Amino acid sequence: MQESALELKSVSVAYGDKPIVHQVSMEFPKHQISALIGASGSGKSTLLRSINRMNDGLASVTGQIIFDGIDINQPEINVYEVRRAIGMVFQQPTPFPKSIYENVIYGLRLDGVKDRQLLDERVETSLKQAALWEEVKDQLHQSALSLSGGQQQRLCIARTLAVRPEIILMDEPTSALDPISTSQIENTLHDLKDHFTIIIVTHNMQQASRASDWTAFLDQGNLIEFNPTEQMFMNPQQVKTADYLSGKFG
Ligand SMILES: Nc1ncnc2c1ncn2[C@@H]1O[C@H](COP(=O)(O)OP(=O)(O)OP(=O)(O)O)[C@@H](O)[C@H]1O
Repeated sequence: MQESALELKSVSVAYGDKPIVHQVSMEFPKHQISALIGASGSGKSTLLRSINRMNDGLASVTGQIIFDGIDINQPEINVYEVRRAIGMVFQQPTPFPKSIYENVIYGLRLDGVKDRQLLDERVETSLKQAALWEEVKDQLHQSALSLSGGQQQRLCIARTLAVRPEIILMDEPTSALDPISTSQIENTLHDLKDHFTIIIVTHNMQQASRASDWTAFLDQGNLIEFNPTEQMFMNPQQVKTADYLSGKFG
């Protein structure tokens, strides 16, 4: 078994008295891309958002979320530090109404980093990693809002990368984008996994099969199967997975 970056132990999530995710246990392999798939409402986003404590105040999350040997689901854990180590990219691009440069270094500014050379270096590296550098290197001080949707999403990826997280959570990051922007982001993901562990929620089965190494199938909040993507798509181990992949439900 490969080294894992994050382990879920019996994680359950409920909104009020409505249970949504049921006792999910799994280990996300380090420096791999894991996709979460399942029908609409199966709890993919809910589970993803629980990983970096985005459900605090919204839902009750029980069970353990082990990262770096620590259960980060404990109330005394510093949530800011969790989100720094486990970053998130949302479905809709969410650039701030600031320059491209300031968007990328937003997290570093919050950390009080002032060293201009370090900031410049981080902007260039992060934009290169997000495959946006060539398109924006001559307009770093223009508003991020002047970029196209696909460019804005890559900027948001660069902003997440700039604080050097260990894990990146992505909640349907290409669902609002055209096919060209989608494939640019998928190519980016492939290069990023040398440095980061990626967990991506996607509705798009082609995307899961193209872009991920591992796939988890959730059905009504239950983890049905988590296996290498190729195996999952070629030879699913569970009837429910096979039915879902063949379009019998969902
Ligand atoms: N903030 C919330 N408060 C109450 N219920 C919620 C909240 N967010 C989600 N839910 C409910 O939790 C269930 C799972 O939603 P979730 O968004 O996690 O599913 P999903 O698998 O990501 O779906 P989709 O693919 O449509 O995004 C749904 O029934 C949804 O209505």
